[in-house]
Amino acid sequence: MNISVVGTGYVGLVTGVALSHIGHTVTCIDIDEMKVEKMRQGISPIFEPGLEELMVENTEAGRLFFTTDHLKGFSKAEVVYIAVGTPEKEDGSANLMYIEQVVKDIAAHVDHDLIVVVKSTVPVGTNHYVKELLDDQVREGVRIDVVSNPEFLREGSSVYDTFNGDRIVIGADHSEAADVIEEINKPFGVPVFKTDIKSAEMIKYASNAFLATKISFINEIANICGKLGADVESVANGMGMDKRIGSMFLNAGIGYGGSCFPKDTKALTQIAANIDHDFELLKSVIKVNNNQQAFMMNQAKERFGELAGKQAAVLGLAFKPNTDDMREAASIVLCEQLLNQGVAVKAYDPVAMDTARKVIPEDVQFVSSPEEALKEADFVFIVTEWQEIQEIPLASYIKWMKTPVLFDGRNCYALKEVRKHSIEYHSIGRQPVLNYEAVGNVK
Ligand SMILES: NC(=O)C1=CN([C@@H]2O[C@H](COP(=O)(O)OP(=O)(O)OC[C@H]3O[C@@H](n4cnc5c(N)ncnc54)[C@H](O)[C@@H]3O)[C@@H](O)[C@H]2O)C=CC1
Ligand SMILES: O=C(O)[C@H]1O[C@H](OP(=O)(O)OP(=O)(O)OC[C@H]2O[C@@H](n3ccc(=O)[nH]c3=O)[C@H](O)[C@@H]2O)[C@H](O)[C@@H](O)[C@@H]1O
Repeated sequence: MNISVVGTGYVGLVTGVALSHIGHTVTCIDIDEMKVEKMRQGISPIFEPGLEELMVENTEAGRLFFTTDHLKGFSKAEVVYIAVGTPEKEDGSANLMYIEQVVKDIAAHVDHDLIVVVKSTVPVGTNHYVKELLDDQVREGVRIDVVSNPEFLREGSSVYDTFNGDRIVIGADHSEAADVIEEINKPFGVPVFKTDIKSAEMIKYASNAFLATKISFINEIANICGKLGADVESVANGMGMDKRIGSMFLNAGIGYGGSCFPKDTKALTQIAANIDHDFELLKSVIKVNNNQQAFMMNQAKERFGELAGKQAAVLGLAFKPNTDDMREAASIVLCEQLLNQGVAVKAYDPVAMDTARKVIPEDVQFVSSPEEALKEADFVFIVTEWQEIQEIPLASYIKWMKTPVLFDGRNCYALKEVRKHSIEYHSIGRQPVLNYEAVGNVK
């Protein structure tokens, strides 16, 4: 089929590339000229494992095109996917201005019937609003169906997730339109769940909110474990063996970040508030997450008392491993807090340095290896569990740091291993390893 995808961010580009890979002819449209130019040159504008190779393969095969020209992009399209951002407004609700602009673009340039698929995460009712806007604005005689097809991929594994998803949700008012979208997706071999439009829209928010709830729940359990002498990893393993609970998303840490959980949980409380429903549970999930981001900072203050004049290393800046995305990354808040306390900060990330520079205060010194970050540091915050960071030998902290005091916000090291080393180690929901004497002997 001839498909256009509007917006080439994490969702749009991966969707466009994947749809071309299963045989469709896909034109990706973006207003960002630099992005489009890069993609034409075979360079992915985002870091996603496996994406660039697949993009190049399908461009060379003549199935994948990039343009900034909506008219050209829509000219042959039978289906148009909308994958532009829906960022949060100041009150937490979803900002639909990019969606509204795409609707205008479609109405202005399309002179044939088509199906519009909304992939962006949008509040319940938005697909019907999009349909109304289109019906008002399109040329006479043109029929446009709107289908909700929310996206569930994770950054860092988006290509894998697209080909190995748990389900494809299709929400439609007319079964014919739903059938077309099902047919398009058939080669993925992923189970399809068809429903009405509003339920499809809600499935997306409810899924993200539920996953965020799981994370805040285990973080609360972790904080209690830490005080009672229990070990949250054992607790999570024991809980996860119950199939009704499941073992995934029970990793305690310094909370969830990223472009979606923070914004979608706030948007859902706002969606509920609009119909006078106080979503107390979700509000608590958000509050717990905000508190959790400050966890390592509180640990450090408790440990050192005064932090002014100290030197800190921050390892990992992206909101999670395998991405260069810095949206709502815990590292931003942590670096600000450290600087405010008068701490000198050296930071390292294997991939996200360029994106980090745009959002992390400039007083932070960016360095090009873990060793440089750790050299002469009084303490380290481990913020993102990149493989490279997890593989730093514990002995290296002793070798490089002034005092090997570790605050591990992602529980990267097994306590059994840590205990073999002369370091001081604080993690989340597990007992600290306090080799004070040994620490005193270092250097
Ligand atoms: N990032 C993720 O992992 C996931 C995101 N989502 C949802 O998907 C949507 C998109 O998210 P991301 O891909 O992260 O966004 P993004 O911000 O990375 O990309 C959006 C792209 O749309 C382009 N754009 C904006 N207006 C345009 C227009 N009128 N015409 C053409 N292009 C236009 C922008 O230049 C940008 O490249 C959001 O609603 C998000 O909540 C859903 C699942 C996963
Ligand atoms: O709507 C979206 O944008 C996407 O949001 C999440 O995907 P993503 O944000 O890319 O990454 P996750 O792997 O879910 O991690 C989100 C945050 O939660 C944290 N997390 C995750 C899992 C866990 O057990 N503990 C934990 O603290 C991560 O460190 C990260 O900061 C969802 O997992 C996707 O299904 C969804 O499509």
